[in-house]
Amino acid sequence: LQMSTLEVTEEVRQYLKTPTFDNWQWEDAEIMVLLQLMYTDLDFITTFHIELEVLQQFLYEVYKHYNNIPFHNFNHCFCMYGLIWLTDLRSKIDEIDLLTMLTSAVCHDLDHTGYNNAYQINARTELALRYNDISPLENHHCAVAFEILEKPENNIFRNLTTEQYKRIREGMIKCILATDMTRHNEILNQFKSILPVFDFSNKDHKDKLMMTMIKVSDISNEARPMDVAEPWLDCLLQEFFNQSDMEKLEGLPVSPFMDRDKVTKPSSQTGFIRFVLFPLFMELANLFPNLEQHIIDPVRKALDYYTEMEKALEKEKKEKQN
Ligand SMILES: COc1ccc(NC(=O)[C@H](C)Nc2nc3c(cnn3-c3ccccc3C)c(=O)[nH]2)cc1
Ligand SMILES: [Zn+2]
Repeated sequence: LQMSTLEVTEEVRQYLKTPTFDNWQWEDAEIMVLLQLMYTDLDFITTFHIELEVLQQFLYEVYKHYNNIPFHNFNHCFCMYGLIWLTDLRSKIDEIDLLTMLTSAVCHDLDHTGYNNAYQINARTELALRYNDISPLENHHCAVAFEILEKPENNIFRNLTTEQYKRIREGMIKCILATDMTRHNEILNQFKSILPVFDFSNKDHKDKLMMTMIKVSDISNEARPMDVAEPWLDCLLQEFFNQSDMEKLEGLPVSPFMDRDKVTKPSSQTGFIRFVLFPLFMELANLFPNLEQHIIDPVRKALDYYTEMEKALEKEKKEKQN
């Protein structure tokens, strides 16, 4: 079903800018058109002289380089766009940094195989060897993005100056590498430390903000309405269980939060929401107050939902024992 940008109604264009956007309603070809719309509606086509057929070719190559796995597929992390509009970032940072953030988000999990860094390192995969155990996945995602951009027919940055290209490349490397969750505390603490004196014209501050925002968009599925968020969690656990099954088969260490014999949906989520999502989202909300209502409130509802589910499971287990 080919849908050209023209056929996308004004209502869908507005809906796409909100954190409630439901990606499950759209086929991949339509998602491709919606991604194209993001570059158009943020004025990147005019500002950076991006030819439409190059953008389409770039997005098609990105689409082809994502794998058909339950969670880290082409649809994942669609909400950087919603975050850009929600925080009114266009009035605070340069267009070139917005272009960096959106392109980083679109590319940040390219060619993910469904096995995380711990697996890559423990199984001594080709990626772990190539990147010396240093964020092997994120280094690979970023390298694939620039291999795609190396081809002129895909290079959406080809009409930029060398200086602009250098700046985008540096920014995309920082942002994509920042999505390695083992660096979560490092990045959050750095952002926390500059917050009291935050200055949007300070490059170092802006880098830390961009890294924090791609992290927020990367793990924010629980900020979406429950009927959008819950299928994402089912997909994530499918991927995690597939990895831990493989680790058991190969006699490799199994991460506890991935073990199907230990993890339940509520138990994984209540901890994750309280100790990972809330601290990160609340920190960013210091800079953008309306995140409270549009991102943090939905996550509070998700926490209540999973806490109730946890209690029901506990009760059920007790009744079975008696
Ligand atoms: C600090 O490193 C961590 C911390 C937490 C987790 N994951 C969890 O605690 C559990 C399994 N839940 C979880 N993990 C999630 C979500 C969204 N992204 N995400 C995720 C996916 C892949 C890798 C890491 C994370 C956090 C989510 O909604 N829930 C995984 C890695
Ligand atoms: Zn991701």
